[in-house]
Amino acid sequence: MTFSTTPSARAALDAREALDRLDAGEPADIPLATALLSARGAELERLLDRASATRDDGLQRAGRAGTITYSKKVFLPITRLCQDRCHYCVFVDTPGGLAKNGITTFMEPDEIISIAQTGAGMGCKEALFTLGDRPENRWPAARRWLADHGYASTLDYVGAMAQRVLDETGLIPHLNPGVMSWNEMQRLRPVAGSMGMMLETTANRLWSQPGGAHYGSPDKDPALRLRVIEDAGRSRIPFTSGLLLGIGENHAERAEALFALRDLHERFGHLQETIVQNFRAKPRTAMQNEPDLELDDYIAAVATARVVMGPDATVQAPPNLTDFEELELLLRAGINDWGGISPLTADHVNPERPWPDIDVLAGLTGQSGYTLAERLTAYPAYLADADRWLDPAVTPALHALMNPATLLAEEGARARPRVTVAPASSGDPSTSAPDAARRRISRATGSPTRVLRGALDAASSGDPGAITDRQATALLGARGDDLAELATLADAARRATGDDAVTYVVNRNLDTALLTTTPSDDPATPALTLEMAAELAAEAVQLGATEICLQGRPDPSLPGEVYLDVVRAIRAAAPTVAIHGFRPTELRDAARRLGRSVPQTLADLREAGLSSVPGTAAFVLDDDVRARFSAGALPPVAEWISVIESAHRAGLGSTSTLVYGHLETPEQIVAHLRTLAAVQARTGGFTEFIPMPFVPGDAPGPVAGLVRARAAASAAGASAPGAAGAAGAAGAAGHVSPFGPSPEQSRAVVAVARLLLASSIDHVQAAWTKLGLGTTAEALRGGADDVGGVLLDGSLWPEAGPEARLTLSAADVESLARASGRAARQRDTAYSVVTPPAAALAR
Ligand SMILES: O=c1nc2n(C[C@H](O)[C@H](O)[C@H](O)CO)c3cc(O)ccc3cc-2c(=O)[nH]1
Ligand SMILES: C[C@H]1O[C@@H](n2cnc3c(N)ncnc32)[C@H](O)[C@@H]1O
Ligand code: MET
Ligand code: SF4
Repeated sequence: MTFSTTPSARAALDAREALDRLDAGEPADIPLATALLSARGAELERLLDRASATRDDGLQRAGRAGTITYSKKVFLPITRLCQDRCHYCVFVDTPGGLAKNGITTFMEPDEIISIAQTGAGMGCKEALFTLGDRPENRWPAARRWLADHGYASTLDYVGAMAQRVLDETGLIPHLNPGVMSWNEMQRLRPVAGSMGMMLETTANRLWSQPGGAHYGSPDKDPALRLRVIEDAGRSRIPFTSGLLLGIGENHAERAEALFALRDLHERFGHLQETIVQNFRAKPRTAMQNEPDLELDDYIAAVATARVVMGPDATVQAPPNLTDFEELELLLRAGINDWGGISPLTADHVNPERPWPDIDVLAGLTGQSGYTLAERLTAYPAYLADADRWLDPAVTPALHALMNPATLLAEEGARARPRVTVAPASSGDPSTSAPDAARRRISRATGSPTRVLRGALDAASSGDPGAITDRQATALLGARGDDLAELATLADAARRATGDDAVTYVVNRNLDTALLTTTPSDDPATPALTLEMAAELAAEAVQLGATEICLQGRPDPSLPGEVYLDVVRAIRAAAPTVAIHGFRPTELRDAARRLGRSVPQTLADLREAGLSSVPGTAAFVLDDDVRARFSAGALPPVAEWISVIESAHRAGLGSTSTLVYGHLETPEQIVAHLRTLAAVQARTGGFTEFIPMPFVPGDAPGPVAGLVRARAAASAAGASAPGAAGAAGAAGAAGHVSPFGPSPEQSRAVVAVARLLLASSIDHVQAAWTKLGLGTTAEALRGGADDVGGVLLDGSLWPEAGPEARLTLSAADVESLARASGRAARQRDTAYSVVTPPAAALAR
């Protein structure tokens, strides 16, 4: 080690001078902090008093005077393989070492969920994901494991498991996976309450010079780590960072690192905790013979961190890396948090240092005059401004565990799965479905075959209005010959509209979430300027497109005018193209950002050139299903209806949609169709109905884990109470599958929609991007008449958007039409005939 822990006479003088200057009201700077770090004896006492007073002021200001916090957590060491080789780290291992110790390359999903579940039962509220950095860059075994399990990268796996932990246990993930790229952070944000990465040190020499603790560890480049912490700030992620002390850095370097963190926090406000962690030598590591950090040196550093970071910051010191008798000194040094403590799992980074018992720690904290309180992974200041700091997909889980008055943890609360998952009904629902579901099924369907027969008869009466809800529910369960008969009846209802063509629209999707006014120089960051939007629209028209579809919520840091500006830009560049844009959720967002009413916003958008709006995000128009699935991410039914009706009244037509094949019941599908028909009766604004099968793979964040959960539960044959809806769906319609709905269910939904919406909504679209061409062809023979957009971009801009690489060629459309004995015909968004220019479609 290169610094002396024995303070020289000169350093002691500096410390006294530094304290005098602070007393005189001078601000701390790097030289002053460097001097404080060497305070010992009487100076150290003075420093501790100042640090204590600063912490107490801050807690008072925050409304939690005298409260020291901790987080009850489970520690999930996702993988111990790492591309780095920090000389102090005993956590890291090699494939050979893992094999010897019987540890798997990565923790398996079952193990992760099982630990999280056990922790939840013990009152834990945090799941700490700690792991080696990008092991796939170094170890073939890691690459193989990820490939075998279908993950693109370690961080991809972390995201998937955080999602599952959140959905299936209600624990809030805190992610500590080392260096993350900007894109990785964005992908992980919706599944984490907070993230963290220790800065460790700013001493570059420890990384660049042989013998340094970080020599040979690419992820420990201080410049890289500062960039990650900065990115987290820009991304509005409540972030934990801190210093690892005693790894070879000197006092000036410690001070410099503290100021680097303070500067980042001043810019972004995101540093929710500064951990001051002391190196503890570990066996079998390069630094095994180095001395631990000396106690006085450590305590002075904690107190200096408090002075530098200020009263409102959290300064955290782990209670297991200091001997119990000395913990009281950490309180005197100004900490206000003990970090994560687990009643279940070890501190895998410091496995030889057990955590103190929580009650014992509470006693010790009490003896110092403070109260120990449990907090959540995200600190109160961030929970108080959740819109800014937290993704709507994770907020409800935090709220479920939060004390609304203190914004700390509700200590008695237990983390719970977001949905209770029902088993698939294998066989007779009357013996396998929970009671409530069984009642629901029998109430809905009576004797299934008899009701189905009656339903088919009603449908064939030529008056679809004669079909009752109960019959429609039974029809959704039709399979085999019944399904064939249902499809024939639906096909007849389609033909009765008088148009026998299979229609399609030539369109291009633009992802308005990528809109920016200041594109970055980094070509890896996709960006869309107004100029690019205009050019892409003009080019699409050249290529035969009649519609530009705008999807995606613009960056919240842009003003609401961006919605109007992009429409104006496209309208100016492509005067005749139909601009089909903004789901009800975006329309609400536009109104909020513009400070106008929704009707006014719609009028302004129409004036700017908007032609129609997508009626997506309808999902299932049932508040119960919406809440169970999206935990607040989907607007309530009333809001969806009100925005869509306002659009219709503003002269903007819309599509209407349904996402089926997950946890909804057949009754809820029928009710959804009835709701759409009622809106149509009031406004006449729907051009078409698009039933979309639930595709777990491209489900938005909150939805993704649920069907997997359900599949897991059904595979295990578990019986979960309180899941009447799911069991009802499984029992009556038989469509539970981990892979989304079956082709038979899709055909039944299309056919029932055609029958129930006859003489209400003229067009039923087969969603080819989700159904695949085979089922699309079936749907066209069983009630559907349209295939929607052919998506030029799949061939022109293949990497773009959720429908990347998907495009339908003219040949595809024609063969789809031929398969049902009909002709293909291009239409525009409003279903008027379009005569395509000769070269409109790529063949
Ligand atoms: O048990 C541990 N928890 C560590 N934690 C987690 C901490 O205990 C809590 O989980 C956080 O305070 C969030 O509540 C870290 C979190 C970070 O973001 C960055 C570094 C660490 C380091 C440790 C550690 O060494 N041991
Ligand atoms: C998870 C965090 O744990 C810290 N860490 C890693 N190894 C040790 C050790 N031997 N002693 C103390 N802290 C350590 C690092 O700061 C890392 O970022
Ligand atoms: N590897 C990560 C880092 O060093 C996570 C903590 S160490 C186990 O930042
Ligand atoms: S401290 Fe983190 S980055 Fe360094 S070797 Fe250990 S796991 Fe890898």
